[in-house]
Amino acid sequence: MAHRAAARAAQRLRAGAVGARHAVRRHPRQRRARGADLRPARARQHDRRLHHARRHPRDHGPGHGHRGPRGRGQPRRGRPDRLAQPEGEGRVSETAPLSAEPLSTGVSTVRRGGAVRRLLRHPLGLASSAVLAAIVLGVLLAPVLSPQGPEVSSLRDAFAGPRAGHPLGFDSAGRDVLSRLLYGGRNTLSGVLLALAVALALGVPAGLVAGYRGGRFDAASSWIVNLVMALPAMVVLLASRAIVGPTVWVLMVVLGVLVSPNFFRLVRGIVVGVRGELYVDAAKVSGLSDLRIVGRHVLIVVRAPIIILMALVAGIAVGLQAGLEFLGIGSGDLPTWGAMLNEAFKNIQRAPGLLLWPGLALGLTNAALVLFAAALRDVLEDRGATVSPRRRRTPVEPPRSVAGERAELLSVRDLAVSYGSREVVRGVDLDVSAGEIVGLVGESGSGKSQTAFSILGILPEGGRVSRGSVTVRGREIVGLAEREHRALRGDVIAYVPQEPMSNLDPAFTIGSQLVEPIRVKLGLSRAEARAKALDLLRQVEIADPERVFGMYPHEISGGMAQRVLIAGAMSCDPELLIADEPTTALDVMVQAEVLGLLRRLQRSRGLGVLLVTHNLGVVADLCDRVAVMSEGRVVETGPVAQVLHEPRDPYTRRLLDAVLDDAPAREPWTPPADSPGSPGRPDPEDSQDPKDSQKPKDSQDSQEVAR
Ligand SMILES: Nc1ncnc2c1ncn2[C@@H]1O[C@H](COP(=O)(O)OP(=O)(O)OP(=O)(O)O)[C@@H](O)[C@H]1O
Repeated sequence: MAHRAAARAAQRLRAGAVGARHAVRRHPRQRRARGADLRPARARQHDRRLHHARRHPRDHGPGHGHRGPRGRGQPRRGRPDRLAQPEGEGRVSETAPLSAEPLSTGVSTVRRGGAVRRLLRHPLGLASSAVLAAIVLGVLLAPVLSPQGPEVSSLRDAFAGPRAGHPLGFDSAGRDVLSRLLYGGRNTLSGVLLALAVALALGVPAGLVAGYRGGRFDAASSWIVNLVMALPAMVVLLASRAIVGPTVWVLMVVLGVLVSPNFFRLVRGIVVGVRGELYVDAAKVSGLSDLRIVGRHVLIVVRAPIIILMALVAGIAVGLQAGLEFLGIGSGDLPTWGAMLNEAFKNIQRAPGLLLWPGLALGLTNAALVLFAAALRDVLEDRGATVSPRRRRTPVEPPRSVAGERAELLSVRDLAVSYGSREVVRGVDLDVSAGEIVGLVGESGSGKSQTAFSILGILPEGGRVSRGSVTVRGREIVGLAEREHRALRGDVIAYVPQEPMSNLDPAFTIGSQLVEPIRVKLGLSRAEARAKALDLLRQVEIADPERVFGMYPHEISGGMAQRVLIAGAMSCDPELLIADEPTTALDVMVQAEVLGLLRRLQRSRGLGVLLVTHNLGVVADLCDRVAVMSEGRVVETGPVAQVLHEPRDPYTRRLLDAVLDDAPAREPWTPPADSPGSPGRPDPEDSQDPKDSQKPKDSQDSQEVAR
């Protein structure tokens, strides 16, 4: 369950080591936007199911709920929830097709509450909202603010300058410029609203139905949309003016039709992504009508990107409308900003100042709309407007007790991790010495990953160490600045995550992903870093390092990806390795190989290892000591043999009862005599497919795990 956070954690770890380029490139949100969710299908489904169970506990039977604290319906903040609330982080965004702007990512991490507040805290959001509010207020109050009606003219005042009661002067027909500006804004903005209403009315429902239902409607509507998009907008507008006559309202309706495909495609793309989600299936199975499912589960996902697109389309509509009026294609008789520009342009020689006011109004409105859309996207994606970690930091309570002698390498005392007022880790004590492997076991949600993340200094957003002490090589690291934490990570503490594939950037070769952190952290030249990376690949027992070095993550297997990550973790010769369920995503044979590799590396390098796992078999196989966690506490700790054979805590006994039975152990696995990997018969794919090149290794480990 923690694999997404773990993936993020690993990203951050590498980002720390790798430097800005990868820190930016490897942001998970961006990777997802590139369609890089390479986790096993089961992991993704599990993730979705949990996510939905948490958000909509009532849509699931009791059996669907997630056991443990998170299963009781609490949202898990700080982790990127993918869908649903606008807080959902949309893998759906991968499919949302919007040509011009990456709006689809707006689905990402929108929070349900506080979006307006956060928008107002965003500098651009505040400035653009203020400008837009002033413009809207001005045009709404036009009858009050205008000195006279927009059409009242007095030829005596033609081209007259500003005077009392008429601060902007008069135009060529002796009409008050301020009045025309305010009333013109009314017409301009009403036209924009009309265009938006038409675009929304056509694009959104059609996109929803096409995306959700698919089939013929989808095919037909997509065909029509493609056709509309292929039409040259200006020609259509001119033709419609010729047919229907010079009225700005008709032009705005036509404009609405022309931009509706943008809404259609955006909504359809997102809905296509959402309709395959397990929670939609669950809602269908539970008997909800399509209308209700769309209203409850689908609309909520599309509303944020729609709002952003609306702001952008409004800006485009303002510009287009003004352009049409400026070219004389509009109504002519109606005061609009475009019509004012047209008229001012005709008299540019005599009174160039007349261009200023409508130009300013158009420029300001357009700029405010674009900036508003950008700020909105930032806010909905949680970028830019967040409070800096420095400001968020709160004092950490010292440990309540510091019992026993503390290990030199890693010592944790009375560690508490809180999200708001909720403690998810409560008073954990833990020690890892050099050359020792300590297992941290417990059921899902018991706090293992949060403990590991606190040691690494990479707690998810909203989480903080609220109490206790963590020392690494005798140095207190709770409360360290991020810069100091970063210096420790990689150099002293290394991390191996749960999901190897999600932690490799699909856009870069294995080699470049290894070389860059080595260069940044160790200051080696490119050639030296390459040599070191190849050596590391050899150390993690990759058969053909040169070949793997040039491969992309999708070309290697999960087991090999994990070896690559282990190689990366070893690159700066750390003293402490934190492995967070390093084999969970792998099949049983590869698990054994990876565990064997970890054991060999640990022995040869004298590493201290904190192995986070829920697998007692792995603990028995690998660890020297074990700490058992339940509900955020360590309930029992001691040498593996003692804890597994004579558990003292009832929870440990229950955990053991759940996995042990009296059935005899299976025979060790041996490959059939004629199988490809068996002695005497070379694997035909061995020479081509690196995914198989590790298989003959660690057969002893494979047998142990299989047993
Ligand atoms: N981002 C978060 N925001 C709020 N609470 C969180 C967050 N991440 C984790 N938690 C809470 O912390 C508790 C411990 O989570 P943690 O990921 O450490 O569990 P775990 O033992 O590692 O489980 P698993 O093996 O399933 O990953 C969970 O019950 C969860 O409610």
